[in-house]
Amino acid sequence: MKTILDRILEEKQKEVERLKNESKRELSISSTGIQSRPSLYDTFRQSDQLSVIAEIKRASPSKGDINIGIKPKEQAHIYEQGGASAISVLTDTPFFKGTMNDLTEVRQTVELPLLCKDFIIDEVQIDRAKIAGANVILLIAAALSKERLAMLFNYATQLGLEVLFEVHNQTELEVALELDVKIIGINNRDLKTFNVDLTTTERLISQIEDPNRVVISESGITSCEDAEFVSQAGANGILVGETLMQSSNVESELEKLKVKRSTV
Ligand SMILES: O=C(O)c1ccccc1NCC(=O)[C@H](O)[C@H](O)COP(=O)(O)O
Repeated sequence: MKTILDRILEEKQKEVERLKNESKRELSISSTGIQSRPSLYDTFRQSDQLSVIAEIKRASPSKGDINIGIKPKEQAHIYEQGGASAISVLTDTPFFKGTMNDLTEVRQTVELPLLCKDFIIDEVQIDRAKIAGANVILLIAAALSKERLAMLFNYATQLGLEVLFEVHNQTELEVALELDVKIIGINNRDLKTFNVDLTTTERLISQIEDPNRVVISESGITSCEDAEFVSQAGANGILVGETLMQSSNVESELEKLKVKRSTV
């Protein structure tokens, strides 16, 4: 049976074909110029608090509509005011109801490190993320072969982008370590069952020995206790979507999540 990731990747393949046709006509990456943005890696490494990547997430396969009417600029401004260390924008449309334009708007509003959260399978998506103003892209280990991940990782790095390399299990973590990525995201959500289990972070992080890597615990973080748990496990940061998108007081929610970092 097809998993949700299989279905998302099928749609991405079609999207990539469309983008490649558009690219021939209109996109010019060289026209974006070189801009220096704060580095997510440096920001997270230097902080003695658990850093928060606050996500703009209108909807999801697991939850359906979350906050459809969100205005990305306003939400990004609130995230920045509340002390988020970076912002993630879900740009996938068919499954998450986001757009690349959301990312462009957020970049016009904040100077924080900005993650293009999408299911990247081709260079053309990386070009578009950069043009829209992202300085970090996501690569999902479960989505591609090791060879293809290495190619996209090198391509993004050469464009001056940082890569959040997402893993769900031991095998994927080994790929991350082989590619020597600097920023590892451990996703607590099982993409087959949608179950969230924060011990995924605890289990995998114990195998990351190099203290120079930045580790981000992703998904299912809803409370100060959850933040404490992954901080104790050794995470530098957390990626939080739904909890912030549904909060009536985002700033106080963020404050609760920015717990002191544990030095494991
Ligand atoms: O959120 C989903 O349902 C989902 C399903 C399939 C693939 C990816 C999915 N989410 C992307 C993410 O990684 C999360 O948006 C992110 O980690 C924040 O999670 P949360 O705080 O639980 O909203």
